[in-house]
Amino acid sequence: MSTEQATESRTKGEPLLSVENLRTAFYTDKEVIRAVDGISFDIYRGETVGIVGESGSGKSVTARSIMRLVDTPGRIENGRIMYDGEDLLDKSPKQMRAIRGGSIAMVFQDPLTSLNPVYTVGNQIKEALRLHRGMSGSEATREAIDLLEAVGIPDAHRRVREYPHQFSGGMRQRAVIAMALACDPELLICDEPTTALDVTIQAQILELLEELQEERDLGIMFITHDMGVIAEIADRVNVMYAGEIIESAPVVELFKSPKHPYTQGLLNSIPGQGLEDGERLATIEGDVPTPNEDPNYCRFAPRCPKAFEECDTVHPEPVDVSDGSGPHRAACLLYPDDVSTEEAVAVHRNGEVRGGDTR
Ligand SMILES: Nc1ncnc2c1ncn2[C@@H]1O[C@H](COP(=O)(O)OP(=O)(O)OP(=O)(O)O)[C@@H](O)[C@H]1O
Ligand code: NI
Repeated sequence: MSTEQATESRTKGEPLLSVENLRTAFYTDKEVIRAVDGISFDIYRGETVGIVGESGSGKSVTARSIMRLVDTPGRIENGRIMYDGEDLLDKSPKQMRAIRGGSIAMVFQDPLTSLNPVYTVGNQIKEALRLHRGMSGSEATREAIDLLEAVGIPDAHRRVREYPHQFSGGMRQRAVIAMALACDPELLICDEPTTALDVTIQAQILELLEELQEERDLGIMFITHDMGVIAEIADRVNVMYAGEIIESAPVVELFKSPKHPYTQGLLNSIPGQGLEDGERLATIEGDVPTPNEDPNYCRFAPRCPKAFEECDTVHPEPVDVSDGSGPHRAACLLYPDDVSTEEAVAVHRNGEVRGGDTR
């Protein structure tokens, strides 16, 4: 998508959203699941920040934490979620309701969770317009039609009166995006919005999101398990594993020079280039562990082809691994790699993390 230069000029000034050391845990009868375990990242206006990782890595809990939609037995335990200069964790439930679907909108994998089957698509968009922008009557109807057109739904005059079941999967997701836009959001949180769609429709929706972003200077947080989708849509990427961000970098840098063995494994399992039909992809053996204890070790070590003894006893902290083209950090005992492994391990053990840029 955008050039690195554009990304750089965008990331000047204040971030729109700044997540700082966020921790969310689920207190089950059996264990405490540290689903989000001390993560930090920023989103600037006009940029798309990808969150990528396998199933169970904590992507959705991150999104739900930002929206303050964590259900019991989950609790946000620590951190700050700075939005427009204020901590969302200090907001009252009423204030949060106004923000949700207002200046922060969400799009989920299944459009039917956002659409009510008993109302027409138009009425649902009009309800959002009434609640968040005080519009009603023919003004709202006109705006609803405009929004359906803006998201590329043909014959919007007619379709505004139809019900969700009369829409195809791709058109439904477009309608959900129209509903999200009805509130004129600054930040769009997308949790696997294209996972259920076939590849052609998926590409169209990604393209639509990019167009809308450009027109409206939207900040987008885009969650996916698919590195191919990340390559298409993200400006910067945070790779999550078992509740932690283990690598973050501008997208070009991440693909060109992945540092964490987990990221390298994810990139090796992208379908496409060089593979014959039916040839098996290199996937990482095993599953993401449930993060149910304090990480005084590397949670990826059991699956890591490069793991060594200390990985079981030292927790890797994010360190600067950039080669000069934008902030790039990885949480792995192999880094920094310009010193001996022993010295690198000492950096993590002592928590003396290098690199001034904490982004
Ligand atoms: N309501 C809950 N109660 C207990 N544990 C939960 C709950 N919701 C999520 N978790 C746990 O939190 C961890 C992170 O889950 P999350 O849904 O964020 O993963 P994800 O990265 O979004 O995965 P996927 O790609 O499958 O959507 C998992 O270990 C999950 O089991
Ligand atoms: Ni999820």
